[in-house]
Amino acid sequence: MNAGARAVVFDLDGTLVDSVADVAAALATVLREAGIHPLSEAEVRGLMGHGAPGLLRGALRLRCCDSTEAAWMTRRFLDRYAAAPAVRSTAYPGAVEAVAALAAAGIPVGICTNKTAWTARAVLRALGFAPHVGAVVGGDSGHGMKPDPAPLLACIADLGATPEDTVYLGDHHVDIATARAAGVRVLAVPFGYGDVAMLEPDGILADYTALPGMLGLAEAG
Ligand SMILES: O=C(O)COP(=O)(O)O
Ligand SMILES: [Mg+2]
Repeated sequence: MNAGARAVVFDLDGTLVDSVADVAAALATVLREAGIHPLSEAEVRGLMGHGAPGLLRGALRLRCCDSTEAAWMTRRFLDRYAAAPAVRSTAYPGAVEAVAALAAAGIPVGICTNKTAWTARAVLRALGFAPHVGAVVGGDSGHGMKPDPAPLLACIADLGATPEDTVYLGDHHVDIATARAAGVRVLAVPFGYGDVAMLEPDGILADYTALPGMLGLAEAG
């Protein structure tokens, strides 16, 4: 896909960062406090992508608990996760280098995530992305959550770009739906938490060394 992108927006969890270990740890604390058996990391992986409310609703459903407790447990999860957002989280191979190369080439880089913006920024700082990122829109930034296209469109606007000249990268069907609704070209990564075989992106990015070529930047030199 030779997109000739003028701006690139990334999803965070499952796309730039493997964060399931820290998410699962914060969730386990909250579930134990409520006397509920924690989830395995594999179970948590299946619940990633929908933000903290979706995570807690899914966890309670898996444990056959009613979701009336989900609201306070979600707030408790957000507090616990914000306290330790990047203990075992790691950047995917080549991700930091790819983001830094885009920024060095003058391509504005944004983050559009269903994580809260504060915690997303903490993860970006901890893993070395922050100096290269021009805009961060989280699920609590006032534009709603993906798959609503509004947070992605807001991130693109914050970068001074347009949907037509932007490429979005994600790992989940939520990301594909968001990009389609926003009229933005989308690449899927196969190493995150979604099932890429079920998605219909404009392209699949096997690893981050292929990103300049897929964005039509390699020729730019
Ligand atoms: O908060 C989540 O569930 C995952 O967030 P994401 O949008 O960065 O994948
Ligand atoms: Mg994701």
